[in-house]
Amino acid sequence: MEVGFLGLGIMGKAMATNLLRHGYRVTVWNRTTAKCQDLVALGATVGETPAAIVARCRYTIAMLSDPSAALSVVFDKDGVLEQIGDGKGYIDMSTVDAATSSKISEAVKLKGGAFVEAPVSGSKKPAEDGQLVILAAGDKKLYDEMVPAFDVLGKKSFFLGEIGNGAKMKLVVNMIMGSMMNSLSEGLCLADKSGLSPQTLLDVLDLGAIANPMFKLKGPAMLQGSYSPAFPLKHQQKDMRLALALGDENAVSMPVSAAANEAFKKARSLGLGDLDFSAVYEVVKGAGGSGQA
Ligand SMILES: NC(=O)C1=CN([C@@H]2O[C@H](COP(=O)(O)OP(=O)(O)OC[C@H]3O[C@@H](n4cnc5c(N)ncnc54)[C@H](OP(=O)(O)O)[C@@H]3O)[C@@H](O)[C@H]2O)C=CC1
Ligand SMILES: O=CCCC(=O)O
Repeated sequence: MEVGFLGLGIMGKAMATNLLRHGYRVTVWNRTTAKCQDLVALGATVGETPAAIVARCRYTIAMLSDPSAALSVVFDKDGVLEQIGDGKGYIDMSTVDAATSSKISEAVKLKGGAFVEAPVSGSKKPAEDGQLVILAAGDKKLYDEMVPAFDVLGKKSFFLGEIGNGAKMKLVVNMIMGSMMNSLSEGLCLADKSGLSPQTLLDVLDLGAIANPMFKLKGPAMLQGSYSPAFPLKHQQKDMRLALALGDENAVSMPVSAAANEAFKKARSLGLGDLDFSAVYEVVKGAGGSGQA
């Protein structure tokens, strides 16, 4: 099977690599062309533009940073829309809001193409290991055709019905994750400032009812001040912002998430946006007084 792949950031590179390793023929495009080279070394072909990729491939997957990137790659000159049509499928796996996804879906359908949104849960390592959780919605026929590829990329895929449901599910999940990361950061600070060992706190957490892979993976690195980006903080803040907008639309009060969003915004303002989202710990530590009484 031949697929096109747009966007070779942290996630896109790992996902396209996985498809290549499982025998897919993959044609890649990335805004910064140099990032295609590692994929070429693994057997990928490079397309000049998103339109050229869609012209060549029956199925094109996108994994882009945010709503503005997702829209640009579809609607701008040399974009997806120029070549999408009958018999072609476009699958956007980026984390965006439902309105962005609907806009893309309507435009693709107007040209005769099929569209599935399929954001993912799971970060760099699960993407490398084909262990993502895929939250798909939209054209069911295209979804069914993509299941073999989703089975390579993920450990489980959900079909959630109409366009927007995948985007919304992803935002709810990441809203919870962002709040948990802030809570963990506060807990580590509180343990430290009150004379406890933060490492012992992590050990205690890992044995109890709120043990989870995120605390286990990120906690020790946070204590070392190590924030090599798996999930960039700027994207987590984007997801909090979009989840809060979803809360606004549905009149759901979310004070915990709103506070977490403020911490991520503060981290961005301090230049931490390209670090892992766990770097919000630095903001929480700062707010805690950095060693002052
Ligand atoms: N990292 C993670 O753990 C996870 C991320 N996600 C989501 O997946 C998506 C990708 O994340 P990730 O790979 O980490 O992000 P990266 O920041 O590593 O990569 C972003 C990609 O988007 C491209 N891009 C950005 N702006 C534009 C634009 N205007 N036009 C064209 N291309 C553009 C970048 O191109 P260029 O190289 O030129 O900058 C790059 O290929 C995001 O929506 C994120 O929220 C979902 C699950 C987990
Ligand atoms: O959107 C990013 C999610 C990261 C994760 O699920 O670990």
